[in-house]
Amino acid sequence: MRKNNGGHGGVIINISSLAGLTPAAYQPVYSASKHGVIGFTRSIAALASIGNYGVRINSVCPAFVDTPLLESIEKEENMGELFKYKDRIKDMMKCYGVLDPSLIAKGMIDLIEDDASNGAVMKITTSRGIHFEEFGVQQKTKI
Ligand SMILES: NC(=O)C1=CN([C@@H]2O[C@H](COP(=O)(O)OP(=O)(O)OC[C@H]3O[C@@H](n4cnc5c(N)ncnc54)[C@H](O)[C@@H]3O)[C@@H](O)[C@H]2O)C=CC1
Ligand SMILES: CC/C=C\C[C@H](O)[C@H](O)/C=C/C=C/C=C\C=C\C(=O)C/C=C\CCC(=O)O
Repeated sequence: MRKNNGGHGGVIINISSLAGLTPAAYQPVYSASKHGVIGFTRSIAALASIGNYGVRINSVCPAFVDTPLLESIEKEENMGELFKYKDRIKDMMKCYGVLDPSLIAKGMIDLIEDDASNGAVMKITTSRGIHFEEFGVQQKTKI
């Protein structure tokens, strides 16, 4: 895919979660993995820029989305010892709302079409729609 490796360039979108930016008390391992997705995305995006890969790498962090994944909280074999907190997760869904998957698709198309986006961390919530996490200035510079 890399232009400097015989490829044609392109765009990669890694799927993180809002749980990759905030603590998620009832999903600690999931949250850790999603924090990792963001760190990896931003790091490889910086490398792609420095190395002139012609590839842009961005990430998307939705809040709760209406997909079969949300049904996993109803199964004790998925939740393990955190199963006892399932009603608290459901309360969070009621509080924050559940997004339609079409809004995630729109956010991803925006990232594909925006030639300037690289290392972006897009957040999607019912309250604010599509918006971006802002990081410190020093983290945006090429070092
Ligand atoms: N649904 C939600 O509330 C949110 C989901 N996400 C993330 O969005 C992504 C997609 O999740 P959903 O569509 O909600 O889940 P989903 O459970 O509805 O769909 C996941 C899909 O991945 C496939 N899959 C699972 N393991 C695989 C493997 N090893 N190789 C290939 N395919 C595999 C499954 O067959 C399924 O089609 C996930 O990374 C999830 O963490 C992020 C934020 C919110
Ligand atoms: C076991 C639960 C199953 C799946 C969870 C989902 O996969 C998903 O990844 C988890 C989402 C967690 C979301 C947590 C908080 C959501 C908060 C809001 O929607 C809004 C709050 C603040 C917005 C602030 C901002 O936009 O910066």
